Amino acid sequence: MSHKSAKDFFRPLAVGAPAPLREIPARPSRAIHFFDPSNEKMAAKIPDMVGTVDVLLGNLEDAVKADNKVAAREGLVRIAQATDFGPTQLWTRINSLDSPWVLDDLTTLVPAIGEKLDVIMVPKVQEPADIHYVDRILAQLEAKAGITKPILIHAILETARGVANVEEICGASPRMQGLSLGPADLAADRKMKTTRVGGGHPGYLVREDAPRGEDGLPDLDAKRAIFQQDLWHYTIAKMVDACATHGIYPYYGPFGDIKDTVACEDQFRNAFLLGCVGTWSLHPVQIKIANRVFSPSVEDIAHARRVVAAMGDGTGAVMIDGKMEDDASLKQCLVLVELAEKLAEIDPDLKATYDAIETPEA
Ligand SMILES: CCC(=O)SCCNC(=O)CCNC(=O)[C@H](O)C(C)(C)COP(=O)(O)OP(=O)(O)OC[C@H]1O[C@@H](n2cnc3c(N)ncnc32)[C@H](O)[C@@H]1OP(=O)(O)O
Ligand SMILES: O=CC(=O)O
Ligand SMILES: [Mg+2]
Repeated sequence: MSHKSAKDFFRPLAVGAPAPLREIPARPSRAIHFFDPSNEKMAAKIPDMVGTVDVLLGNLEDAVKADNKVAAREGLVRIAQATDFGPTQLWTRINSLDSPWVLDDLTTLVPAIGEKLDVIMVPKVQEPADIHYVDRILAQLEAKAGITKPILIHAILETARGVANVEEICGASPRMQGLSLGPADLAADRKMKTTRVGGGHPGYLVREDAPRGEDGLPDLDAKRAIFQQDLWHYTIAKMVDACATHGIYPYYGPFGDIKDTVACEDQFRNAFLLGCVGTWSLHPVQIKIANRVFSPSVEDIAHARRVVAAMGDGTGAVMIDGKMEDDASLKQCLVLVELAEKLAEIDPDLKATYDAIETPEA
């Protein structure tokens, strides 16, 4: 198998295409808000959502009816051309690479709105070759249209083969911005016996041990606590490691039980704690949840700043509130402090909240 040399990796794949980025910018993307550009009611709301959400994503794939694929593509072009997105990123999710629509998605969107599109989300990515295909065609289209900044690629991890190849997918192109978990398609592809869009399942549980009777046998009538488990723990952890290895960003995906805002928040928080930087929002109600969960809490920032102040040059060990802190816990605190600083740059309410936290002298 032949490999590109390291220096070729950062050369454009078409003459005249913009030079690939060497670092993927850490732009806030707590919520990637999905809308169907062929749905007039939804589309009408998009201009007013600018500035209230980190990413607006015009979805062309699943959830858009086959008869509306062209209307969705054209609707996205119209919205993008008419809207000033300010600090909000514009992404799209194109149709899958084996669909009859994807080629027209790419050849329409890049010339028409390529300068405004930050990221293209590619569904059902199976292997690095899928990324290579999109990488090359984007370079050709960017060169032809005179696009000045490279459009980035985000892959959805939603097939068993994609999960098996996740590290190679992350490293397949300097355009790779990140990965999202696609729990609905992944469950189907793996033949999991669920019927949901993300979240847990009451049947996937651990049960407390049964008390034993004098005969030493388990008392099957005793009331025992059960703990529902996270179906997605393994895949999210694997995705986070692959993304961190390649300097790109991991995201949770869809949570379909729109009305269960509590369980949605739990699922998002699990992903945040494991290392994800954001999630999808399918309905306006999920934007607030995502913004809250994927922004470090006041308590975390207050604690993190105390550790930073107490650790001086960053080496050695100190005690704070009965706990040992050292170089490694300082690094964790810095992850939170740096994230808070990035978010404060684009979110004035959050900036005011973080500014109000009493910070000890360093
Ligand atoms: C499963 C794997 C995947 O691929 S997930 C990603 C693909 N799915 C999607 O993108 C779904 C996007 N969301 C939706 O289609 C809708 O939110 C669904 C879930 C169908 C609910 O819609 P609906 O029953 O109209 O909700 P609602 O009555 O509470 O809506 C209130 C008003 O808000 C609007 N709204 C709804 N969703 C969005 C949205 N995503 N972006 C912008 N606006 C949205 C509705 O149109 C409705 O507007 P109005 O008050 O009637 O003017
Ligand atoms: O596209 C997302 C999924 O869960 O499938
Ligand atoms: Mg899917």
